[in-house]
Amino acid sequence: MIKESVFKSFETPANLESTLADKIATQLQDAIDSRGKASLIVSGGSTPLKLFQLLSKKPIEWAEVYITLADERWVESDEKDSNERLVREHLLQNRAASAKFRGLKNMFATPEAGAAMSGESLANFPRPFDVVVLGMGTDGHTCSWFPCSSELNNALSTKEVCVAVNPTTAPHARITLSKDAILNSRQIYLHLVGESKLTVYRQALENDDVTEMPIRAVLAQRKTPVDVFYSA
Ligand SMILES: O=C1O[C@H](COP(=O)(O)O)[C@@H](O)[C@H](O)[C@H]1O
Repeated sequence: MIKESVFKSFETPANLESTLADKIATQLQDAIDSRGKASLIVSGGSTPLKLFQLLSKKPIEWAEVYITLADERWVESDEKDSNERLVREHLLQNRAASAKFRGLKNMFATPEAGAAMSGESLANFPRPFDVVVLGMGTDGHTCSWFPCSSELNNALSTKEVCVAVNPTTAPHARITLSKDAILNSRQIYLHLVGESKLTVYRQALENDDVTEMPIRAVLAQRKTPVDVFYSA
């Protein structure tokens, strides 16, 4: 049994998003006040859209905020499935338009060929990362750490920043930040919306087999604080 992280349940997704956007904005500005710049790692998928929109309007010094993705599909950045497109359209707007964004997809044909360059592109990001916002799939994946992929063990054990992944149960080759990179952060938020995600989260707490549910690599560790923000 994994010891439960801080778990916050909200009446509605809107309540969750409003509270989480406030917390992230405060933490980013505190980081800027203390260290001159801040880093924010966000996830793609469908869950964070409204959070991005709220965050983009927060009155903080966005020009000092370095933003990247926890994972990316190896598709062009204007394609429908691109996480970068999502961030550009929903987060890098309003006041947040001046943030320094680095996407993970580059000109290489495959994530295997491009992984080193993706990692190098994050070299000037403040570390530990100030805030990391993760999502979770109903198969227990987070980032692009898929239980089905032969690269999972590498993603969870390498000291490299970025790893190529070829999931068999989800579309597109991917690039993902490694566990080592993700856990080198001051605060992780796990953003869950919907009862099916709550069921998966409860299953994840049952044991620490990361090959079955890679989200456990985040939930079972005590190096980095993890707050779970949930709404049905
Ligand atoms: O493929 C992905 O899925 C997860 C979860 O996405 P959601 O649509 O269920 O919110 C996401 O966290 C990850 O960044 C994305 O690439």
